[in-house]
Amino acid sequence: MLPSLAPLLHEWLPRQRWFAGKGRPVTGFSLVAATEILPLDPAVAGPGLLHLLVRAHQPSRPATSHGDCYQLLLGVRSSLPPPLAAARIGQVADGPLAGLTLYEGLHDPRVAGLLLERFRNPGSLGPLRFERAAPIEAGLAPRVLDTEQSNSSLVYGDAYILKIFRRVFPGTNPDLELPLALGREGCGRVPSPVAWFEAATTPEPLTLGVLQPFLRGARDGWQLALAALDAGGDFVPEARALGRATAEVHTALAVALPTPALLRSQTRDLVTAMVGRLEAAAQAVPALVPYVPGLRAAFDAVTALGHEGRGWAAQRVHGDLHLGQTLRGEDGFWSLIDFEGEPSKPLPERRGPQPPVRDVAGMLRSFDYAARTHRPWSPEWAARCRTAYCEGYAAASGTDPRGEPELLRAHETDKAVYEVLYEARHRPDWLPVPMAAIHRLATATA
Ligand SMILES: Nc1ncnc2c1ncn2[C@@H]1O[C@H](COP(=O)(O)OP(=O)(O)O)[C@@H](O)[C@H]1O
Ligand SMILES: O=P(O)(O)O[C@H]1O[C@H](CO)[C@@H](O[C@H]2O[C@H](CO)[C@@H](O)[C@H](O)[C@H]2O)[C@H](O)[C@H]1O
Repeated sequence: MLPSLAPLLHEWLPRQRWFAGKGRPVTGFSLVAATEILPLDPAVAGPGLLHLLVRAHQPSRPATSHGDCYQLLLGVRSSLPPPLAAARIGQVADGPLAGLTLYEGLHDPRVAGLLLERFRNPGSLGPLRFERAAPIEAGLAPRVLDTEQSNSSLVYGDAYILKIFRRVFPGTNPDLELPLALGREGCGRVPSPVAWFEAATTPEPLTLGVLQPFLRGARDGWQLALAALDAGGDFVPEARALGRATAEVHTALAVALPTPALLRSQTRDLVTAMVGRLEAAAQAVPALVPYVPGLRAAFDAVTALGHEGRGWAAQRVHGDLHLGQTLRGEDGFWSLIDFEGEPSKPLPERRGPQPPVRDVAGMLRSFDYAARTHRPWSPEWAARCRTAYCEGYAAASGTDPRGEPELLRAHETDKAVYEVLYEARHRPDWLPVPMAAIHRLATATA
């Protein structure tokens, strides 16, 4: 069946927000798995639903010789009703679906409703395995979340949110693994998965989607920080509360999952990886080149300490924490979401234990981002938030992240380097934001 769909996918897939291989040609597709979740019955006017895992071949991509694997939920109908016109992918020219219209299934309420029913009645369907941790309400109206995101999400009646992972990897996705572990630990800072589904591929299953409680009326920390800046208002109490929330999540993760101290050789590996990322980023973004020696000094400072025999505490962390990954409920309670880690890193790396200061560094960068994107620029606003966040973290965990300044600076530097690459690839207009931090970090003394 795939050959007959390939011409349509060639056109459609690279244009999707979640397609990770932008800018490099797709030379072909191979099928990883295909499941008819809902067989098309021409006698009934309703849709068919085809679940596909396809590998997109992009030979110019050196890191992934086999190409990235994407999850597609394709609706099939003989004709599309007007509300689904925007979801149209195209008409199939040949093969078993010849003449039928292919469309993005998640936009079809009947398809979305069917998925919820699958979660309500878990079990296997071909290679797909649906699991449920709690009872689920029936008949909730679905809507596609209308936001910039790396995956696709559906909200059901403001009760649940279903995240469909788009680029999928062998192994349990940390966005399922960590919220489940935190739920078991009784940590209320992270919405606990209600249901999920995976593909039973070998040697490891692929996590495909997670259903969680929807935090109705919640606003994310990025919007709130910008609103505070617009109003000339303070964000210090919120930053302190965010520090507390992060510390509580770290404490629970440290109880739930292993906490190996990094050996000296592992500290060296960690620093070597940071240096490698810096060099790769400088090749891709020439504006970084003059700063490389100054930035390297931040990494070398950690290696020097390692040689004196200090081993760093490590544990599972969020991995890509920033203001946009925090939600404040109507009652003022902060939650953390999206534990996938940095999407560009290989899954085994994202699932490895890391110093918790990695997340702290991410949030410190985020206060800087908010202050920098706002006019007039307010460095004092960011500095106050950064201090309050560390104070909140220290009060809740007993460990002040500023107590190991070399490690904090190295992680902040690593994050700023990541951001330079991220912005160069995705939002070139934003590049000056991390570049300003690069300038500061390269010229600061530890
Ligand atoms: N449990 C939740 N309750 C309310 N809104 C949520 C919840 N989880 C995610 N969201 C919203 O969905 C958006 C996308 O979720 P996220 O997990 O960050 O997806 P992605 O990994 O695709 O970027 C978030 O920015 C947030 O606004
Ligand atoms: O939320 P994602 O997992 O998709 O994270 C990626 O995109 C983020 C931007 O949406 C990016 O975050 C950077 O910009 C934010 C403001 O938009 C800022 O708050 C963050 O501090 C900054 O890193 C993130 O790095 C990237 O992985």
